[in-house]
Amino acid sequence: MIQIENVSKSYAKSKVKAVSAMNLQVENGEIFGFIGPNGAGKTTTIKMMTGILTPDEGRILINGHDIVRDPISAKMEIGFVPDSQDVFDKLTGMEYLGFMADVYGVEPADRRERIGRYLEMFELTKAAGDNIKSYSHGMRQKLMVIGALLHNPPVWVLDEPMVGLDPKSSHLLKQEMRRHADSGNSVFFSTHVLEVAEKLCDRIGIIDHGELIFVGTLAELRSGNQESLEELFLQLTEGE
Ligand SMILES: Nc1ncnc2c1ncn2[C@@H]1O[C@H](COP(=O)(O)OP(=O)(O)OP(=O)(O)O)[C@@H](O)[C@H]1O
Repeated sequence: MIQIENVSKSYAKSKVKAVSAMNLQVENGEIFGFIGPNGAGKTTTIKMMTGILTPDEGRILINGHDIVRDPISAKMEIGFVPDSQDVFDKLTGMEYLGFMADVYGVEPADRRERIGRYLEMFELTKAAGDNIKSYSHGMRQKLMVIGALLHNPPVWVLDEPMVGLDPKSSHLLKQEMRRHADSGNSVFFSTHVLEVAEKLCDRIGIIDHGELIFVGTLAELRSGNQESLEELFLQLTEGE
């Protein structure tokens, strides 16, 4: 479960709040899609959830652990895939996964089983011995996903996870997200791709100019009219 309580954040030189008084709870068992235009505050929110940025106000709990006051316990609960791919270019894929398993203290038998299974699933087994610098964008993205899931974290936080993935890999990842949520865990991901949110999410949140302007199910978003999510999304975020 993710609890965001009255969280705000401004960047040093900006008077404008990148995230403003946000309250949001992502339950166990649900996939939550976080949607918003460029600069809306999605990445800032995710960076606060994962302990990269500290909120100016409010607090964030990950399965009950405060990400600021108890960061190691909170981070052990999280599998985080960032939107950038700043991985260690000089390592091989397998060395990177070994490093991630070390950081999170994954037992040898578990790491062998999970690394083997995920490499097969994402068709990276043959490339695992090659340097990451030789990987395509999609291969890097898949490697980051595997690295984030190795410690079997209950809470997944994925920033634009489908970007760069081919349809097959994207389908696999969505299947895994569903499976993970159906096992009683929380999956939070950001996207610009409305169709992805439409098919995958139990609930969505729409953020614009740092403010959550809608949280609920798609049925709730649509209630009262038959317009597509895209039209609704544009309606909700335009016109100032
Ligand atoms: N390091 C920074 N310094 C100053 N302002 C920043 C910084 N990072 C982000 N911002 C500003 O904070 C606001 C929210 O940005 P954020 O990156 O969280 O949005 P986003 O929804 O993730 O956008 P995108 O979809 O383009 O990645 C924007 O106005 C952005 O310009």
